Amino acid sequence: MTENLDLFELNKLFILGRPIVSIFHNVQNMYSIVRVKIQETNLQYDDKEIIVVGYFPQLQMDEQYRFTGTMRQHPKYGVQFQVETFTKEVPATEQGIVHYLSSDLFVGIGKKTAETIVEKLGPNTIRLILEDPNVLDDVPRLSAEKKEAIHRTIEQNLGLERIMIQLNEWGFGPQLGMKIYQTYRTETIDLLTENPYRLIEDVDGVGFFRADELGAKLGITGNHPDRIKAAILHILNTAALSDGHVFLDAEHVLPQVKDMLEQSQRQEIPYEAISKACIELREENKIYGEETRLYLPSLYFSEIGIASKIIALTERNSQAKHFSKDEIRKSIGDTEALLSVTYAETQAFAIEQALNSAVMILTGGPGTGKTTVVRGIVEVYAKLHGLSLNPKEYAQKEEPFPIILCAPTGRAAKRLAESTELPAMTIHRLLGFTGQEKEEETEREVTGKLIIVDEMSMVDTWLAHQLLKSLHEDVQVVFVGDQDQLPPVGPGQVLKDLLASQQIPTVELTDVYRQAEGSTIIELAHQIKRGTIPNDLTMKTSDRSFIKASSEQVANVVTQVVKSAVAKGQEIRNIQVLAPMYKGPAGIDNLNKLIQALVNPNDTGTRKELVFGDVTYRIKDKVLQLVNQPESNVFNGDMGEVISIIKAKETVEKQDLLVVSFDGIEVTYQRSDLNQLTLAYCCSIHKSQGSEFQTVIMPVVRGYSKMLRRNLLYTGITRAKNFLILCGEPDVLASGLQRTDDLQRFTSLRARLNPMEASNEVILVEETLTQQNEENNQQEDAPTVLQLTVETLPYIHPMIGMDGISPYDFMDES
Ligand SMILES: Nc1ncnc2c1ncn2[C@@H]1O[C@H](COP(=O)(O)OP(=O)(O)OP(=O)(O)O)[C@@H](O)[C@H]1O
Repeated sequence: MTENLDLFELNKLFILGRPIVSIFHNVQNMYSIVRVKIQETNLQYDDKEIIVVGYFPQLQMDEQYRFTGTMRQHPKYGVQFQVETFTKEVPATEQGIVHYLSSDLFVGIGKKTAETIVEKLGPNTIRLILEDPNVLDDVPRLSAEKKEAIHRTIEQNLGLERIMIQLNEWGFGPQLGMKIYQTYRTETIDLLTENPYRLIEDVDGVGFFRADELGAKLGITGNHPDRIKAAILHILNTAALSDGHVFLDAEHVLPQVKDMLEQSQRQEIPYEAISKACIELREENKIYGEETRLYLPSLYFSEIGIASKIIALTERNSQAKHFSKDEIRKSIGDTEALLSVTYAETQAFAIEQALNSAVMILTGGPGTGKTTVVRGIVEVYAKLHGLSLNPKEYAQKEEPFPIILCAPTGRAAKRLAESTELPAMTIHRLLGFTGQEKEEETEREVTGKLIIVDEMSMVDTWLAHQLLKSLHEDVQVVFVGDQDQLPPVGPGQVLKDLLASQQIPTVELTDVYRQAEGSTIIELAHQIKRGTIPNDLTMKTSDRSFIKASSEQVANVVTQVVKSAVAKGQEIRNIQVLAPMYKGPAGIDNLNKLIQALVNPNDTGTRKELVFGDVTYRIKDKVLQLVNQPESNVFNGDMGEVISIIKAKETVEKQDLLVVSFDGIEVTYQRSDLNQLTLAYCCSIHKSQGSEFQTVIMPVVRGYSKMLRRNLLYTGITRAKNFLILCGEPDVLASGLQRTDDLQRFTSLRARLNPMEASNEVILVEETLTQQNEENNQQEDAPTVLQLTVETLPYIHPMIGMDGISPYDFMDES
């Protein structure tokens, strides 16, 4: 059998054989298992057949293939041949080619035609046709359709293998190779030869260094403009996606680009070359420059789009005074009676402001009554405009509900709907996104008269732009949010910038009402927001406690707390463990495993399970959706429960299936969809934004230190409705609280909304640059970065006050 294999020989092992049974084939990632009849091999293997596994397309049974790879002993399935490369054997003799071309694969080609082709093109017929289909023009009496069909069939049969071999030579393994092939199909080689750096954007798992390695193989080295441009775009993309920056200053970009390029190919890159590439990218409209700031186009135009819409809305603010104070106050009185609440003066003022503004912001920490005010705004608005708030009436008339309540996540939208007893939806759904858009783009017009956007702190620059762009001319907009929470996952900090601009009427609620109901969680949250720690932090109160534990102990402590909460009758769906990072003993992944083993174990080993990667799912598991899936009405951050597992052998399609119920909405996942899901006993604080849980258990230990920030702790703590249990080290919490500004995001929305401030900024930037230029000039290898950024980068003035011009006019121009 496989004994005595020399490890160094393994890579050279091959099998020449014919597939006889396809045991498994995943159409998504091409993972395949086939039984192959061996014709020739250098394996020390005596059987006539072997199981071959790897990433390759559906093979044709009984055709001849050559596989190279390694032998392995699978613990369950025994000996397997793990494929690294595969090729379909091209018939080598003229007789073999005639046989191949006249086989069933080539519809309409008989033996005679096949012979004529081989007569003309000789023993290299197949290679010649693959390289240039026009060689078939020399073959007499062959119609254009037949020529096309022959080429297509050969390409389909042998082209993929050729591409895989080429990708393999370029250093991509079979799995990544297959992913690349699925992205570009038959154009793979052409497109990558033209620009290998497109892989960074198009294929997950390929970063700049990998693409640059390929670039080097294709002769794109040193100062090659394509290389430098790819690096610039990569730096800007990473800054946007990982750090939330809308722009980067050229003086930050250029040294980063230089470092990255020099690290990748160990060759010095002068600043001039990078500056030149910046200018070319600008001319190609792939980046935009403003002063010394460099933007990706989508972020540049989004920011300008947001600014121009907000400016247009604020300009309408003065004309939006429809109702007198008396009218509004009277209606507020009626609403108070209806809702059994007495609005505080600031709350009533917020309602008044919303009624009489085209745009306003309602802000405040947890429990200050934002939702109670939203309810008031809706009631008073409906009353004064003579509108019904009964959704059924609109449904009957097939008219849209005139007041739109929306939020960036499914859970936040659900919470909004529950607390206002009115229809609410995610912004994605409102805009009609299907979840399939590569760049979220919509042309939908939102027709509501009043739109209230909750959890605005979570809305990124792209989404804010799409939303604002879709709004009707005479709509009234109320943004609701708490700027002390985490910024959005995507780039920007729209709420923070809108508040800082001071251009939008804002009402800030500061009095805490939930505290009046005896909540010390809210009190703690407000102290944390101010960066102070209460003296009684580690004392047990009616609704919170702090259990001291070290990094090593905390996982155990957390699981014990969960266990005792469940033992006291709390449902696991209402208990949420929140942690800031995934890896490590106190990380989300490990905590999920430990809690699952405790609350939903498979002690007897007889329960049905579905294993995907590192995660084992069982019925009753609490799970988290990781991406938006609007067609099923399930969104990133939604939590559900596994209600059924169906194994492949039980289904007609021979596919494993997992069914999850999200509050009654049932979604079925095939194995290939399972990367959209994870266990949810513990989730990240980021993912918990916009949600509330009866009990929150939050470990805070030294192992998390580099992640802890004031806004993260604040967001986590404010997710707890009834009970908050902190576990860990009080001094770690204290030092996390002091970290507030090192995650600053570079955005220019505030400046766009404040023309005066913007011009001040220009002067400041120029002064700084002059100063730095002088300093640099004193050094020998002074970078010429700053000359480029100030003097030569094309300058586009912000569009402030440019009536009637939209950012799209710029785009069209280009
Ligand atoms: N004027 C008021 N008088 C009495 N109770 C109030 C008043 N305003 C709000 N409350 C109560 O305070 C609690 C918190 O209010 P609400 O949920 O509206 O705040 P919020 O700012 O939306 O909080 P969160 O952001 O945490 O959801 C609720 O129980 C609400 O009924």
